[in-house]
Amino acid sequence: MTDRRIFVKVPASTANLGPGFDTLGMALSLYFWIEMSGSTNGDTSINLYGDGLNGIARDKSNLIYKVAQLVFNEAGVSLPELSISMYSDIPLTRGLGSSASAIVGALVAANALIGGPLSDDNLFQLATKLEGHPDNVGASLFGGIVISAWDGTRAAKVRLEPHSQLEVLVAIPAFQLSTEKARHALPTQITMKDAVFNLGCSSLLVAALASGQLDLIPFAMRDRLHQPYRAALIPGMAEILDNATEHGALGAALSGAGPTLLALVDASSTRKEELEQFLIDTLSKEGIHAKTLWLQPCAKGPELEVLEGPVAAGYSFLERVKGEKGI
Ligand SMILES: Nc1ncnc2c1ncn2[C@@H]1O[C@H](COP(=O)(O)OP(=O)(O)O)[C@@H](O)[C@H]1O
Ligand SMILES: N[C@@H](CCOP(=O)(O)O)C(=O)O
Repeated sequence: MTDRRIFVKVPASTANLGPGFDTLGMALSLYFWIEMSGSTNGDTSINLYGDGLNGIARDKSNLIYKVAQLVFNEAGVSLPELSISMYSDIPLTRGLGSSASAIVGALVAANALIGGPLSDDNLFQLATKLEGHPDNVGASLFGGIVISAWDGTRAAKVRLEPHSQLEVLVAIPAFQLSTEKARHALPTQITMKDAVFNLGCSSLLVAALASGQLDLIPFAMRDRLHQPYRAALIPGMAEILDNATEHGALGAALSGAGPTLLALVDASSTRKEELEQFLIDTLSKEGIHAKTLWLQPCAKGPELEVLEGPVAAGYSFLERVKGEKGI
C-alpha cells in the first residue's frame, strides 16, 4: 500500500447553464491535479503547488484529507496518514467548480489508493452529499454535459456528449464570491409562472444540446430562478446576459454561483474577439477587472494513473504537472 501513488487530473465545471439550477453541469478544459499516497514517514503532509491554492489548509482540516478519510471509512479501511500534493488552474470561489473538482479528485484518488472498492455511482452519491448539489460534481466526475436530479437522498444522472462545435468563453472577475454567499441571495419562494418558465427553458436547453440544435440555445438559455437575484452581486452581469447574443454568443449565463460569466459560442463564429471585448468592457465599466479564457467542453472525467513501486529518484509532482500542461 505505501508504495502505491495515485495521480489524478480532474476537470473544472460550470453549473446551471442558465436555467438548470442545481441540475445542469458541463465539464471544462481547465484542471486540478492531485497525487495521493499512504505516508511513508508516519505523518500526513499536504503540499500545495502554484499560486492557485493560496489560503488552503495544509493540515488535517483540509477538504481533500477529510474526503479521503470518508472514502476509507466507507470502505472499512484505516489509512490515517497520507501524503497529498496538489496543483490547480481552477480559480477558487469564482463559479468554476473548484470545490467540486477537489472533492471528486479526493474521492477518485482515495478510492484508487485502496484498490477501487467504491463504484462511480457510489462516488457520485458521496460527492453530491458533500457538495450539496449534483451539478458540478456530476460534470467533474463523468465529463461532458451532465443532467442530474437529487432528492436529498439519491442522485441520478444522464451524461451527454458535448457538441463538437461548442466553445466556451469565460470572464473571471478579479473578486471572489463564495457559493454559500451567492446561495443566500436566493429567495425561499418563487411564483408558479417563473417555475414554469424555467422548466420550459431548462428542458428545451437539454433537448437542444442532446439533438445538436444549437440555434435553440439563445431562446433556451434564460433563467428566472437564480440569476435575477444574484445580479446585484456582480455589477455588469445583467447587461452581459441581456446582450451577449447581439455580440455573437449562442447564449450567456452566470457560471455556477458566479462571479464568472460564461458564453457558449459556435466554434466557427467570426465574432469571438468582439464578444470577448464586450465582456471585458462591460465589466470594466463597472470597475471590475476580469480575466478571459477560451475553453472547450471537456468530454473526459478524471484521468487517473496508478503508480506502483518506490518513487523514482528526482521525481517531482510539479514537474509532472508542468509536463502535462506543456510548460
Ligand atoms: N484543492 C482544494 N483543497 C481544499 N479545499 C478546496 C480546494 N479547492 C477548493 N476548495 C474549497 O472550496 C472553496 C470554494 O468553493 P465554492 O465557494 O463553492 O466556489 P467554487 O467551487 O465555485 O470555486 C474554497 O474556498 C476552499 O475552501
Ligand atoms: N448550482 C449551484 C452551483 C454552484 O457552483 P459553483 O461553481 O459556484 O460552486 C449554485 O448555483 O449555487
